Amino acid sequence: MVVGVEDIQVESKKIPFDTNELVLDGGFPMPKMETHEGFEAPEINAFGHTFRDYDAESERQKTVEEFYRVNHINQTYDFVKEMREKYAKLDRIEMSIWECCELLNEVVDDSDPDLDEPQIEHLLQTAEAIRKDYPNEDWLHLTALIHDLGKVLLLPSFGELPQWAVVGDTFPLGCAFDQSIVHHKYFKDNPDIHNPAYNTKNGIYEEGCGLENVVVSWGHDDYMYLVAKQNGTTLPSAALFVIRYHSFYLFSSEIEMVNVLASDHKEKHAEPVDQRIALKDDEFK
Ligand SMILES: O[C@H]1[C@H](O)[C@@H](O)[C@H](O)[C@@H](O)[C@H]1O
Ligand SMILES: [Fe+2]
Repeated sequence: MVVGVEDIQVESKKIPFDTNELVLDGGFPMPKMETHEGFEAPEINAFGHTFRDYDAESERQKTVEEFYRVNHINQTYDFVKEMREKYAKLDRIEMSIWECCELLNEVVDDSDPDLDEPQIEHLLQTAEAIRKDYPNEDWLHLTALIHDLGKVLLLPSFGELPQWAVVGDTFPLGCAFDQSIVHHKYFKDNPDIHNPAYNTKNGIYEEGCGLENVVVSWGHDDYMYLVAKQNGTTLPSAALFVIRYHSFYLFSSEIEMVNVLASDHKEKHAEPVDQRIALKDDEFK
C-alpha cells in the first residue's frame, strides 16, 4: 500500500520560545541567541526562564529544591571517601561509549532547573554546540559528549544510586559550606557541620594544597573521571579536568575556597576554555 504524505503523522515537538531558525548539524533547533564574549548562547531555557535560576516559580523548581535538600543533608566527607574507594574498583560492567550514551535515554536529572529531557539529548546538544564554537578541537567535542556519562550510576547495573549521590553541583567537604552554594540553607542538617575540624574556611586543608587533594561531593563527574583515567584515556589532561570539575561551580566565583588551590594551578585552570586549550598538555598538570 502506498501511503500518501497526508497520512503520515508528524509528531510536533513543543518549543516554547522563539527560534531563529538556526538548526545545528545534530538537527536541534536553537532558541533566540545572544552574543557573549564572542560566543552565541541562548537567552532562556526551555521553560522560558534564564539559566540556572533556582528560585523561578515552576513545578520544576520544587523538584530541584527537594533534590538539593536531600543532597545537602547526605553528602558528607565519610560518604565521599567510601564511594571513591568503592567505585574506583571499576568492577561493574564493560561497554562502548555509544552503548553508554544510549543508557542515558532512560535518565532524567532532578537537579537541573533548565532541562527535564532524557540526558542523551543533553550529551548530543553539548557536543554539537561545542563543535560549532571550536570546530578544530576534536578532543573537546568528545569531552562534551562523554562529560555526563557518569550519570549511569543511577541505573541498576551501576548500583542504582539515588539522584542526590549522582547529579547536581558539587562542593568541597572537610571545610565550611560556602554561602554561594545553591540552596545553602539545607546544610544545617548535614552531620559534618557538627565536626569542628570541618567548620573553618580552609577546614582540614592547607592553603595551596591543590584542588585534586580536596574531597569534593560524590557524583557523576568524579566517577566518569575515574573511568576515563583508569581506562588509560588518550584525551588530554585538560579534558580530564573538565570532566572531573564541570559541576564545581564554586570554582568560577571569586570565593575564599579558591585559597586552597595551589597558585600555579589557580592561574592555569581558572582561565576560560579557549585560553586553556592553547596550553600544551604537559603544561596543564
Ligand atoms: O543540575 C546540573 C546537572 O546535574 C549537571 O550535570 C551538572 O554538571 C551541573 O552542575 C548541575 O547544575
Ligand atoms: Fe554534569
